[in-house]
Amino acid sequence: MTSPATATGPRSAVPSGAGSAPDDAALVVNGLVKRYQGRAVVDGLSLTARRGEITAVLGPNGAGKTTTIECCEGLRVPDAGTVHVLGRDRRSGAAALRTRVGVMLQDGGLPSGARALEVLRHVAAMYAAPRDVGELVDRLGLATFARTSVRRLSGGQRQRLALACAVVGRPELVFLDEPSAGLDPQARRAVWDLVRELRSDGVAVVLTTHLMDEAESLADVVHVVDHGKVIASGTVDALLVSAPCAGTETTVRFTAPPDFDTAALTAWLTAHGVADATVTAGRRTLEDVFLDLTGRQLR
Ligand SMILES: Nc1ncnc2c1ncn2[C@@H]1O[C@H](COP(=O)(O)OP(=O)(O)OP(=O)(O)O)[C@@H](O)[C@H]1O
Repeated sequence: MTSPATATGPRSAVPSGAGSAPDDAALVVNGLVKRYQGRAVVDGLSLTARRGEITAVLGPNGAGKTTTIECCEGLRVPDAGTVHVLGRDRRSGAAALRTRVGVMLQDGGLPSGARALEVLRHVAAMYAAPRDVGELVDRLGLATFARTSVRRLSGGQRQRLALACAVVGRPELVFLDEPSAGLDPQARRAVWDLVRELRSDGVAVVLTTHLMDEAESLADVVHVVDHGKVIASGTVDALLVSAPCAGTETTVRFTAPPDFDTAALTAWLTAHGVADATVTAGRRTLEDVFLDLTGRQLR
């Protein structure tokens, strides 16, 4: 088992146990256990998520991420351990937490017969001070399918609607289960912008993802889960430094001016003891090309 990564600084690795929960903790999970047919799929898992931070839960298929998140959302009853949400016990405080926590489920969880905009308006009406529905429609590109029934939405359209429903009530803590899975690059960027804005507004965002670039771009703190346990926690930087390293190759990307002298850089690297230095200029990512070709408009 890998030791949790440790680092210092405001967005450093956090202790995972409830006993050492920080004052601004929005979610504290301690010793969580969930069994199916006698098998512990969550096996003594502990983690913390703070207000004003994006916390990513990563792990291979079947690691226990969704089960953990569903216990935190109150959708599953743990067999052991504790879950505290916004300072309240998840189970006894469920009624008080209903309007303070936003949830985006992996399968959407939306009524299939209703039209997209009706669903969002209906959810917004459940809150005393919801976000502006029109603004959410614009920024998540929902207008083109506003009158389409949920059952006829594409996977990506349903994802965006589910995200809008999760945040329309101005939650203090929001759970996003694979928020950009299956989204095109334009929609993914819109989702990322919204998630970052939630963080700046002081919301605690807890997300699961299989997209490592998503975790690297968004997460302040990462918890890596395997076999129902957290096997490493920390900032992306702390994990990159502390995690076991299989190789020594390092890639550095930067935007250079048109007349940049790559030969001089190669010579400098060689002079500083870097063997086999390769400097490749002008390479863009496939995503850059895709966005240039297809535009940045949501559709
Ligand atoms: N209702 C259930 N009954 C029995 N087993 C279940 C049930 N729900 C989940 N499991 C099992 O629990 C384990 C963990 O599942 P979970 O969905 O939490 O994993 P995950 O980390 O979210 O995986 P993925 O990345 O594939 O979404 C899996 O082996 C799964 O088959």
